[in-house]
Amino acid sequence: MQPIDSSRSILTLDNLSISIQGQTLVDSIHLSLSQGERVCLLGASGSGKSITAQAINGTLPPYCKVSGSIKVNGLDVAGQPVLARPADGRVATIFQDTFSALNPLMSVGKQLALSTHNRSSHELHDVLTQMHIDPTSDLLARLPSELSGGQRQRLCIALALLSGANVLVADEPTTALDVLSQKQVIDLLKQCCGLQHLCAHDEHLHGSPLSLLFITHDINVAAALCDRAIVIYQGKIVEQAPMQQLLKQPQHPYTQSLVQAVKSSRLTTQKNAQHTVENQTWDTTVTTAAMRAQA
Ligand SMILES: Nc1ncnc2c1ncn2[C@@H]1O[C@H](COP(=O)(O)OP(=O)(O)OP(=O)(O)O)[C@@H](O)[C@H]1O
Repeated sequence: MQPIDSSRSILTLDNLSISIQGQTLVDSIHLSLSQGERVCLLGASGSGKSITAQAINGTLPPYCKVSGSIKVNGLDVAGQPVLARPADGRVATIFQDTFSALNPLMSVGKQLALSTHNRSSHELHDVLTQMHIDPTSDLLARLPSELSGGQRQRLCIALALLSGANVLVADEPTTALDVLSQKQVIDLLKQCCGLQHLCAHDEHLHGSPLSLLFITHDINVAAALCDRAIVIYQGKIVEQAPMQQLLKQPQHPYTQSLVQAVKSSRLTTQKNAQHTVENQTWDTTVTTAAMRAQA
């Protein structure tokens, strides 16, 4: 594994290991994220993605043993719960399960107001509009359960942006969404990384561009969003490469099988499409013949 140049890195994991009751779940991983970068952590179910995300955002259960370092904006926060961290050592997180991030009994407008009390109404309006949420609509008066999955996820992204963190960890945020909502969330995340992040104690948009660590098992979604991929397999990082290179020349057998699976499913889709076209041609011929017979 290449040594990490942490000088330009906003988030750096160095030799990070996580274990529970003597069982190592994440093993000596190295990872870095630069300003404005969109990087995916790609891996199968149970490979250690979410537990790594929890270590980064400070929500690991207390019985987890952590060693190595996690630097956020240069501050080592490994093993520190989120509430014990200084503002610069915190990252924003969005999850697949949007309900876990929202109070089910409070209107989303009230939740926004409570968690963004240091923001001007102008900033709030701007961010909601960027997330395609009309701040004047009745939507803000509703409970989280009265929103669609896509609306809830866009609200969670707005909350993440308004938190002022310059790193966003997105743990499978599109998995529960339909294809169109998935695309909208991916486009919004792309857009967010082009933005300057909202500084925590300032009313104006400035600071460094937001960086994204996108956690997923879906190589298609990763390819649509990320510049670089880091592959985790059984708790170890086995491969890191620019996204296009990973798709063209996967090195590890797990990545090779993922890429191959995507290629095969595309081939099947193409074959099915061809089959449909052939059937349509046949149908047209039959219809035309029937029309001629009737005439
Ligand atoms: N709180 C916990 N206590 C004990 N084991 C845990 C705990 N959290 C996770 N694990 C174990 O750690 C391993 C990695 O889990 P993790 O949730 O990080 O996987 P993942 O890659 O995110 O999978 P998925 O894509 O299915 O969410 C799994 O074997 C899991 O059973």
